[in-house]
Amino acid sequence: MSKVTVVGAGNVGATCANVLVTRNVADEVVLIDIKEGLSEGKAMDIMQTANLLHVNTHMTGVTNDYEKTKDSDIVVITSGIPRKPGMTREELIGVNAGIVKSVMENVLKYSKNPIIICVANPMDTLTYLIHKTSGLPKNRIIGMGGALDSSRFKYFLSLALNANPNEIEGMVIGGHGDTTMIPLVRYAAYRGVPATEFLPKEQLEKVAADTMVGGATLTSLLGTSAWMAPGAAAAELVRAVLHDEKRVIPCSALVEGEYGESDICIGVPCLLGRNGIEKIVELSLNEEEKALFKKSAEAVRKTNGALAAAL
Ligand SMILES: NC(=O)C1=CN([C@@H]2O[C@H](COP(=O)(O)OP(=O)(O)OC[C@H]3O[C@@H](n4cnc5c(N)ncnc54)[C@H](O)[C@@H]3O)[C@@H](O)[C@H]2O)C=CC1
Ligand SMILES: O=C([O-])CC(=O)C(=O)O
Repeated sequence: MSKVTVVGAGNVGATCANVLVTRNVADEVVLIDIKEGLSEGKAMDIMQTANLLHVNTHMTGVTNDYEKTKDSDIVVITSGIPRKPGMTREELIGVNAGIVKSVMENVLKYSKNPIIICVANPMDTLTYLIHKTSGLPKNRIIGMGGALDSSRFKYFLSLALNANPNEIEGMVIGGHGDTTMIPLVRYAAYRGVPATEFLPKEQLEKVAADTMVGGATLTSLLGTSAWMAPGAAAAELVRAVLHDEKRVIPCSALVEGEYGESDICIGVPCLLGRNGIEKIVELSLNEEEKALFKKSAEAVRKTNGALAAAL
C-alpha cells in the first residue's frame, strides 16, 4: 500500500492531489491544510469523480491533523503563499520559510523516513531549509522546479516548431527563479534531432526567455501563480519515485561537488526511483552554460543567506 500526503490544499496542492487520485498514482492520498474544511471539501469533490473517471485511489482531507498522515511514503509540501503580479519568488521567503519549517516538524512526528517533495517557493531555498532542519538523508529531499520549467520549455519549443510537445526533449537546470533558470537549448531536440537544426538562434533565445519568465507571465495573467502544470509536475515526481521509474528529471537536489557547487540545493538532472534521488546526472556543459550555472548558484546561495532572518 502506498500513501502520499499533500500539505496545502490550495491551488497547487489540490491539483497535485487530483492528478495523483485520478491517475491512480498512489493507493492512498491525504490532503491536509490549516484552513478549516478546505481539505475535506477538496477531497470530497475529487472523490466524487471516482466513478466517472474509474478511480481506485482512496483520498481523505483533514484539517491540521497530522496523525492522519502517519507512515506516508511521500509528502508533497505546497503549503505557502504564492506570489502576486510584480513579485519575485524570492520575496516569499519571509512567510514561507516559517510555514515549511513548522509543517516539516509536524510531518516528521508521524512519518519517520518519508521522501519529501518541496514545492513551496522560493523552492530551492526551502528545499535547502528542509535539508538543514529535518535530518533526512539527502536522497529523500527533492525540490520540484525543473520538471515544471522543462515542461514549459517543451511547450514553448512546440509552439516555435509547430509540433506536438510530446515529441520534444528539453531540460531546464539551475535555480527555479525568473533569472536563475537555465533552459539547455543545446540539448533540446525534436524527434531526436537537435532543435538548433530547425530554429534560428534568435528564435531559440526567445523560447528560452519565455521559459524563464513562464511563471511570471502566468502570474500576471491569473493574478496569482500557476497551478495546473505545477500540480501535475509535482505528481509526476511522485509517480517517478513511487513506481520506481528510474527516470531522469531535473529536480532541486543537494549538490556536493556536482557541477562544481556544494552546500546548496539547485536544479540538476536527477535519476528518480524508489529511493528518491538515486543519482545526480552530470551533463557536460560548455563554458557558457558553466558560467550561467555558477551565476545561478550564486543567486540561490544569496537567497539561502536570507533564511536565518526569515525564521
Ligand atoms: N516549485 C514550483 O514550481 C511552484 C511553486 N509554487 C508555490 O507553491 C506554493 C503554493 O501555491 P498555491 O497552491 O498557488 O497557493 P494557495 O494559496 O492556493 O495554497 C496554499 C495553501 O497552503 C495553506 N497553508 C498555509 N500555511 C499552512 C500550514 N502551516 N499548514 C498547512 N497548510 C498551510 C493555505 O491555507 C493554502 O490553502 C506557493 O509558495 C507557490 O509559490 C507554485 C507553483 C509552482
Ligand atoms: O511563478 C510562481 O511564483 C510559481 C512558480 O514557481 C511557477 O509557476 O513556476
